[in-house]
Amino acid sequence: MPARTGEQYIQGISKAKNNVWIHGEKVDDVPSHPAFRNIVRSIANLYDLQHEKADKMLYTSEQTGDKVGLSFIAPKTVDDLIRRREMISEWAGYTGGMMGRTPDYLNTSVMAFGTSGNFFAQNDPMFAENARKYYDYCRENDISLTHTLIHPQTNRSKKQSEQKDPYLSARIVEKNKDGIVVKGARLLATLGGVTDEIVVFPSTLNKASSEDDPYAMAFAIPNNTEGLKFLCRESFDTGRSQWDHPLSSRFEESDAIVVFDNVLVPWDRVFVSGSSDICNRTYVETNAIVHMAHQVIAKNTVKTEFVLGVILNMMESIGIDVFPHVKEKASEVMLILETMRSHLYRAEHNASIDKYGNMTPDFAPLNAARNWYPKMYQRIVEIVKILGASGLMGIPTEADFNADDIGELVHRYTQGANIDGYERTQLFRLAWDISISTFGGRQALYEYYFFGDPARMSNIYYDQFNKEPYKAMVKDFLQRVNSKSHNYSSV
Ligand SMILES: Cc1cc2nc3c(=O)[nH]c(=O)nc-3n(C[C@H](O)[C@H](O)[C@H](O)COP(=O)(O)OP(=O)(O)OC[C@H]3O[C@@H](n4cnc5c(N)ncnc54)[C@H](O)[C@@H]3O)c2cc1C
Repeated sequence: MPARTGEQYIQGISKAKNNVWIHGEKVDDVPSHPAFRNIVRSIANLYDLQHEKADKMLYTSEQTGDKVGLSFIAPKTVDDLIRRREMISEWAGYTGGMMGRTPDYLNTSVMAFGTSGNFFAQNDPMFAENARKYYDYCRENDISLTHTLIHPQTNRSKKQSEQKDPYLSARIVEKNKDGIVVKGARLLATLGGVTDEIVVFPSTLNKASSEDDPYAMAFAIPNNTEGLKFLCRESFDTGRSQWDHPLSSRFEESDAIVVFDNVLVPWDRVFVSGSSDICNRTYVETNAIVHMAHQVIAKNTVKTEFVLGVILNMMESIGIDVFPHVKEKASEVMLILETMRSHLYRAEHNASIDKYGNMTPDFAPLNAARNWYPKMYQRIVEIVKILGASGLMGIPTEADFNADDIGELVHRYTQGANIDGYERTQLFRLAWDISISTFGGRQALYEYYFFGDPARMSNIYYDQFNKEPYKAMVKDFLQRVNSKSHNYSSV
């Protein structure tokens, strides 16, 4: 089947009847439920965009000759990487980068798993074949995915096997002739209720030891599999208009705790079963981490462009663009943007063919960017708040503008330097949804924890960084100093 249309995606979600819970109730029809209808519409628009810009967003599948989504491509050339990035940027441009988990993110990982030769065969030869077939299935059917990597927080100072209740975190409780049976919970599935399938993989960051083998698994199943439940957090889409809540009314992705109530995962959907060793190596050795990071840095480059645009428009709209410290703050965001672009350029132009035959971006710049941006995004949001000031609170709703008694007053007293009250308020409502609203607060948390805990990530980064050349450089420098050598007698 060629790349899906938005309507096909909506029909699929409606028919699937995923077991989704929100606000204490089971959702009957996800696409029409007030908490999900707008995000479902946005995802549908993304699928339609693939057809509207087919030249840029689709490619011809070698397997079927169908036009399929470019985010699934197994890149063979630098040009393929650039085309994939341009496709990712199209989707990110549509949302201003405010949807973190557009399907392209996990599509790149499924590609890496599915083309990783015999990596999964180390556990069982069948698992490598499963990963290959799953990649084909997702690509040819344009399957939308969610994923869960994280154990429930319970007690972070203990391994899963040492927890007071070792049956809280999802684990394999049985292996039988049909597959593995999984029981327990995992965190935190963004887009959980509104996608077709879930991939359950190990953390990209946290490593496990053999005592935790029962928790060490990788598999993919449809979201309507018996026993699978999505317990969604409260919705931040309060049903307001797109004018009032420009982001939360469109891109509220939802996050869900995923419960596996003795879920049977058929053998043909299992990629790893009971091996901490293989789980620990999966993301790095398949290069999935590199391809996912390529998507993330491309998306976050567009997100930075978008927020920079908001900042620049705000500055002009209230005439603060003449002040040196204001320009300094905007230039901080410009520098972040240019740095992200440079990371991408270096990653793509230093790419090389990996052992699986895929053109793989240079990880060093992507790794630097994925460690750095989570902290930078907090600063970008802080700058929106510092420059927006009271303007982020003096934001009447569209209803106020339309009210007979106060409409004119609102219009008059919210006007800006070069912009009328209605337009200025619309702009500042967008800045509010980026920086202050519940949606904006979640965005900042989301970016901070995107690839895992930045504190532990920076320690891993430090440990893996080749420090020797720099230490040696300084030692060489010091040795080149002309000085008399001293002989100290020992005391
Ligand atoms: C909005 C949002 C959406 C998300 N979406 C997804 C998703 O779609 N799929 C998915 O799989 N995950 C998702 N996540 C989860 C994300 O991967 C985690 O938040 C991230 O990996 C950090 O793990 P944690 O939240 O369990 O934090 P924890 O590991 O519980 O950390 C909490 C705090 O304790 C400290 N800490 C904990 N353990 C240690 C330790 N061993 N050593 C030192 N310090 C420690 C941390 O530094 C941190 O400050 C999402 C998270 C958020 C916030």
